[in-house]
Amino acid sequence: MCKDKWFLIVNPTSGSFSGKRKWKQISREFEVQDIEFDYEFTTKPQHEYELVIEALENGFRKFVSIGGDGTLHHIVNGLMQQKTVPKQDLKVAVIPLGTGNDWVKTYNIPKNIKKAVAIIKTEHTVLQDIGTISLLNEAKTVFFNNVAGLGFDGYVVKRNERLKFLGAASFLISTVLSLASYKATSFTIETTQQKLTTKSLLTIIGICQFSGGGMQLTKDVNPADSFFDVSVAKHFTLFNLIRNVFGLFNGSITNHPLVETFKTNEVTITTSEPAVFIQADGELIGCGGFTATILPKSLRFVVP
Ligand SMILES: Nc1ncnc2c1ncn2[C@@H]1O[C@H](COP(=O)(O)OP(=O)(O)OP(=O)(O)O)[C@@H](O)[C@H]1O
Repeated sequence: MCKDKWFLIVNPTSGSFSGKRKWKQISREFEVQDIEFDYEFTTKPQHEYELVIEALENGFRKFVSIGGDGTLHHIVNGLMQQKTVPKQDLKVAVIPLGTGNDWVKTYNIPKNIKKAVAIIKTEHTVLQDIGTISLLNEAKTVFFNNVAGLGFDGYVVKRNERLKFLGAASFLISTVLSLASYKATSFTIETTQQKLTTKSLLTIIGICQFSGGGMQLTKDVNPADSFFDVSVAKHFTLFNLIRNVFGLFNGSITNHPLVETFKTNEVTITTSEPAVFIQADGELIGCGGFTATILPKSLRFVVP
């Protein structure tokens, strides 16, 4: 019965091709730990989505994302967009092989393959909130499971596409390089509670705790509290940011006077310029404004 078997989606290109290099070791570990599985390699960007839909049609309900945050993002989108299988029947596990691997940091899922597979064997799960983003200037809705952002954040993701071969440090390098050329624009950020118009370097909408290769840009994170953790970084200069670089990684940046934080279950952001990049889970999803809505406790993830 496919229902009890895990379906492994392997992105061979993730983590500078560690997906390809480590596949033998991973499949052997599943066999050693006596876990039944089937698998498929992705052959193109966003192929994860199609593989999920196909596997669901074939009866699979338990998925393992073998790759980075982008691989998981597209698997989550496949599972959330489809309407035939109830979400409560689904389970998602991760073997982190990406560059940033930010989602797994919230749950302490290890990179060690033996340990990561042992966690899958336990099938211990938590229900996590999922976010949706509906773009304002095109008919597109995207789901996300970790952190989304608008402005400088999206610009860094765009720039980082060419620097990922540098590994985890690439995000920090892209951040510093991007600061020299990025111009902050004006955002209007509207919730049911407030409306704020400000020049913003970036605005982050988080469900989990880490983004940008280990940065902690949101406050009081709880992935299942039915709220986004929003951080609006106002007009930071290059000097400001360099002075606070440790705060990006230990989370203290959220206490900086130029950062406004709040929780909300829905937010609409419009931008003064149309060409402001939006990223979700480290994937570029479009430009301009959007409405983000939280879907409380929507997907079950396997965690330690
Ligand atoms: N066979 C493939 N060829 C090219 N791109 C692929 C392939 N399979 C998947 N992708 C795309 O690669 C992108 C990056 O994948 P992923 O984010 O998992 O790896 P990463 O960038 O190394 O890790 P992280 O996001 O954690 O830094 C995703 O958009 C995914 O859809």
